Amino acid sequence: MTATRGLEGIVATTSSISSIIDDTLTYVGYNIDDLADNASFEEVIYLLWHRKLPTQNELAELKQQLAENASLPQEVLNHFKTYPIDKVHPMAALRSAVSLLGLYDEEADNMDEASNYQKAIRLQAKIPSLVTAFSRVRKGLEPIAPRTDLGFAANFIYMLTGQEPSEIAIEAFDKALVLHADHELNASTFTARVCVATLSDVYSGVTAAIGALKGPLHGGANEAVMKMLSEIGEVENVESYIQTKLANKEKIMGFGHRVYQQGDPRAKHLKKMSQKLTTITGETKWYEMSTKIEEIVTSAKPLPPNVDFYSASVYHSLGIDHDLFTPIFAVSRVSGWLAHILEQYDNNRLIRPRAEYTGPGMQTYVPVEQRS
Ligand SMILES: CC(=O)SCCNC(=O)CCNC(=O)[C@H](O)C(C)(C)COP(=O)(O)OP(=O)(O)OC[C@H]1O[C@@H](n2cnc3c(N)ncnc32)[C@H](O)[C@@H]1OP(=O)(O)O
Ligand SMILES: O=C([O-])CC(=O)C(=O)O
Repeated sequence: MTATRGLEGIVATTSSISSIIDDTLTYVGYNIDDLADNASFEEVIYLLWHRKLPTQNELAELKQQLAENASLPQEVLNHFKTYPIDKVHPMAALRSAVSLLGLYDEEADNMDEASNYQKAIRLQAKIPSLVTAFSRVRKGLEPIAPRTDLGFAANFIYMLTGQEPSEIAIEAFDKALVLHADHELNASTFTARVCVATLSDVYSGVTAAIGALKGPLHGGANEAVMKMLSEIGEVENVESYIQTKLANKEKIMGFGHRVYQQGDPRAKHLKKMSQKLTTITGETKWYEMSTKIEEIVTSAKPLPPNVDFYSASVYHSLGIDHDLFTPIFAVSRVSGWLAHILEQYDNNRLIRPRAEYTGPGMQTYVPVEQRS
């Protein structure tokens, strides 16, 4: 038995949800460029869960179900107030809160298909409420209930800020949600599938996935990119900052990808949005620093920017706190996790690979009093 480091190149499951073939990403056969330019996030949720785009009635029904299920149990809101609020990262809060939500869902352990679909709707609806409520509670503000007349993207910003967002903010946020929704067998999705393949429940699968997304090699990279941009501060500091990192063989966050060879097709949409938003805010330096970093990194190494790179300046330009960037990734990616969890249940087999043992050979047990 020989291990493949990081399971690179290993095909671990079949799936009909999304594909990456020759650097082209599709959701159920629809090119991500087409979806980014034309589809709303709610349409994408439906597509991932049903493997078809919704009719007008199906879309309206899904929107209604999401709106009806967005409120949170009071116990979960109260729980936020017990957290050591100034020390808790919102991803840790979200991970704990999703697990807690499961305690208040009487159907949590009901494994029939219809019940699992209802839980998918509840989780998709409640995760934005959790992220925005936590953000407000830690600032000493009251959580804001979602409005039934706003779409998913608009509601998120409304629940976060209490203000009805501008058209351009809605467009940018909706596009970001579409672009982050699913990505074949990425680390957090694989985690969710491994978890539920034991026939554990949907809440356990999503909680585990949030834990995996949190790391800076995966979803946590978007916050790390913003930290880097903030440290650099001004365009004229980019060259020396990046060259020093490259010389020290440090990773530049937001660059590289396990699967894409030529580049992540999602990055260009976020790059365009970053340029548009920074022009509107007048803080073009975030876009200028980002393009300069891209120029230097890509001329030094074959490492194009990934989805996390330009999403940082997009979210910053929308006025979002930097430690909410990765929870926002989860707000979108939960749609993909749920599609994969439902697909796993549908054709389940325990996921249990092997390990290549590298420890000592056979040893004889020595009682503790005889050990030196
Ligand atoms: C949504 C997402 O999850 S997208 C990814 C988000 N993560 C990041 O942006 C973090 C930065 N990027 C990385 O750490 C990596 O490129 C990953 C984790 C995305 C992919 O990792 P892997 O496929 O395992 O590649 P690995 O980390 O082994 O790197 C291969 C080589 O490229 C280098 N490399 C990879 N990414 C980077 C980077 N961002 N900056 C500098 N060098 C890099 C490595 O140092 C390594 O070099 P070496 O062969 O000389 O030792
Ligand atoms: O697929 C991956 O390894 C990471 C990624 O880009 C994503 O999850 O969107």
